[in-house]
Amino acid sequence: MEGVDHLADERKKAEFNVEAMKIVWAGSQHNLEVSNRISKLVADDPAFRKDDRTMLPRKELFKNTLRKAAYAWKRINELRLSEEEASKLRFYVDETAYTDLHWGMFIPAIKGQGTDEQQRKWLPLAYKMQIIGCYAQTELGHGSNVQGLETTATFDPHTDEFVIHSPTLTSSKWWPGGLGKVSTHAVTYARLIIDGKDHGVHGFIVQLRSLEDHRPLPGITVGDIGMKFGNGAYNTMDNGVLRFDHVRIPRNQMLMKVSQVTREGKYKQSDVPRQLVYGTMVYVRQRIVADASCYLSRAVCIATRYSAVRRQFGSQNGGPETQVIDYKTQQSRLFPLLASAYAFRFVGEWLEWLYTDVMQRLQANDFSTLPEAHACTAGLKSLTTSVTADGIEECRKLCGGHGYLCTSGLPELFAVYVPACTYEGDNIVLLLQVARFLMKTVSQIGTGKQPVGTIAYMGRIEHLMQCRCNVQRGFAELSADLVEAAVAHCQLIVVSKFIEKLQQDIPGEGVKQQLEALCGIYYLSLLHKHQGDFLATSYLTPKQSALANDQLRALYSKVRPNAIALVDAFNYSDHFLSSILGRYDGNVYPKLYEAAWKDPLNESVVPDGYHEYVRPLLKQQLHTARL
Ligand SMILES: CCCCCCCC/C=C\CCCCCCCCCCCCCC(=O)SCCNC(=O)CCNC(=O)[C@H](O)C(C)(C)COP(=O)(O)OP(=O)(O)OC[C@H]1O[C@@H](n2cnc3c(N)ncnc32)[C@H](O)[C@@H]1OP(=O)(O)O
Ligand SMILES: Cc1cc2nc3c(=O)[nH]c(=O)nc-3n(C[C@H](O)[C@H](O)[C@H](O)COP(=O)(O)OP(=O)(O)OC[C@H]3O[C@@H](n4cnc5c(N)ncnc54)[C@H](O)[C@@H]3O)c2cc1C
Repeated sequence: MEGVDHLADERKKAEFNVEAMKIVWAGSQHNLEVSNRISKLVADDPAFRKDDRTMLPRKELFKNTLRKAAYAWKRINELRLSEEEASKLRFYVDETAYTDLHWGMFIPAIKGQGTDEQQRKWLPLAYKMQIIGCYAQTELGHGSNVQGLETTATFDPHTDEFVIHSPTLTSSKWWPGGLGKVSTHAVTYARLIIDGKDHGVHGFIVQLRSLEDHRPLPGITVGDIGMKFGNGAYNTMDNGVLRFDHVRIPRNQMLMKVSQVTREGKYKQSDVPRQLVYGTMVYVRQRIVADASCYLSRAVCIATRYSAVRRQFGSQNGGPETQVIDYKTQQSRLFPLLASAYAFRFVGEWLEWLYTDVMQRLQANDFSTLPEAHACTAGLKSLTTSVTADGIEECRKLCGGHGYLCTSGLPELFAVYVPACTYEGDNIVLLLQVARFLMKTVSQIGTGKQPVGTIAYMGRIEHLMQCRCNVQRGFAELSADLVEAAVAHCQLIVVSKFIEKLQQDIPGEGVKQQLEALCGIYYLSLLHKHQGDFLATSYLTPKQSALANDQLRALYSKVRPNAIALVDAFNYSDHFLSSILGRYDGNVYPKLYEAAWKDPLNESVVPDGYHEYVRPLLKQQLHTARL
């Protein structure tokens, strides 16, 4: 019934202060206040309606996104929202759009790789959205292998220009978000060629479209690459294709913080690591880790609430059937994901600190923590996106048949999220970077260099110090195993950051106890999943492994009465969740039934096509009466 909280009894079971947990999840009282305010701003504004997305044809869907982005920008300026508030608005609007790449990559690339002069010229235009930019790095033939990119930027000393060119079909830029139909400019990555010498990949600002009539400029061929996975989802984004036919740009449009080209055509590499040209990707990878906890928590919130509403089997003497959340199998699938959502939240907070610290060190030309920052952002991006993508799918399955309905919110959530396992670095390629970092650490231990930071534990691997093995040999042969080691390394980071969080002062009755239980579920579920490795290496005895499994089940029982309150603490509105199964009031069945009749297919009792294609079948004279 309307107005009844079907989850009220569940909420009464909570053994902790939910309002205090909301502050823990938000990060601070201030963050919670901003979240509440912006979430309501979006939920109350019909312009941000999103429940129709999965039913709109692509052109209408895309135009609707352009409208929303323009309206959002208008509201940001009308309300004079801060960058923090605007970012929250983007989060609660919950729609991928070209603005993501403008604000999330184009501007950061100029800030990170542009000189002060270049920043003074381009950033004011970008901040006012008088130009709209994208990040054009990936090509049809290369994405993971950045050093394999084929687009060329050839310096012409006669005109003090670079000639940007797509020499092959595979050099076509392919995938950049916002490129297909909207961006006027791109930070384009191309091979710098001077006097026939290839200096590798560098970033260049290239205008793509006229600011007068939006038509592609001479030498530019640009368009959208076509429909992507799922209805709605990432089809609100114009991922594009772009070819250059000898397009000329001024020399001062090469991003020159990391390396420069003089008027005379002399190439100068600053005394900074060339990998700083990858800095924008590192920035986005750390954002993606924070985003993972948001996406996973959304799916877990839906699945947890529905698991408390859904009853199946177990009726005693005509009494109510059993809530599926009470089944140990349901708990063993759901609660590790709930624990992971909290774990990823905290590791995301730490990673943001690590990234900020590295950026401050770079200002002082201190590159000492750059390798660790690269390994952590790459590895944690890989781990958290893989677990989140798989977790959203598991949450769909935890909701049975109704999880497959678009009105559950889960199919679109999955479709819009899963590319995170690929973009900003294929997850395996990134884990190989972590493996390379771990192997380099091992080789340095042999020289007496003690590891610090997230690899300090490796200093205790005594036996490796004697092996004097040539870690370079067999990397490719052992890469699958090394990737597993990289995953374990990242999981250890997540566990250690969760434990560090618990060592902080955490106010609120019962809050710390719940987080301790979730932390236990996180690491014990990992231990259970990988117990073979622990047993094979004698790190655990069979008895210890059994005890750990017993403790894990005990923690499921401890979390069970608090499960609804723990997902309430995510503080997601029904508008944001956009899920009938995940409604705050648990009023699922009447709303599912109501929603079904709103489907366009039910606008007519007799479907279009009946008379042409069904009636003739039904009325056909059976010429083969013997059938
Ligand atoms: C409706 C809308 C409302 C509107 C609201 C308006 C307001 C909006 C407000 C805010 C909105 C903001 C929203 C922001 C959202 C952001 C969303 C982004 C979505 C993401 C889209 C996806 C974008 C992309 O995909 S971009 C392309 C990504 N591509 C990749 O990641 C490529 C991966 N490959 C690589 O990174 C490299 O090729 C490599 C690392 C795999 C290999 O590189 P290499 O060959 O050069 O190096 P080596 O392997 O040889 O290693 C040599 C050496 O270098 C070290 N190294 C490598 N990389 C790095 C690095 N990055 N940093 C530091 N060091 C590095 C490596 O470790 C080696 O070191 P050694 O010591 O071992 O030598
Ligand atoms: C939705 C979406 C949005 C995107 N937005 C942008 C954007 O805005 N700008 C941009 O520049 N790009 C963008 N991209 C492109 C994205 O960054 C690349 O697709 C990504 O980096 C993966 O590269 P790839 O496609 O070349 O994968 P590949 O590297 O071709 O991966 C194919 C397979 O090969 C494996 N593999 C590759 N190399 C190795 C190796 N050395 N060892 C072992 N296995 C290997 C991979 O693990 C994978 O299994 C986007 C992609 C998507 C899906």
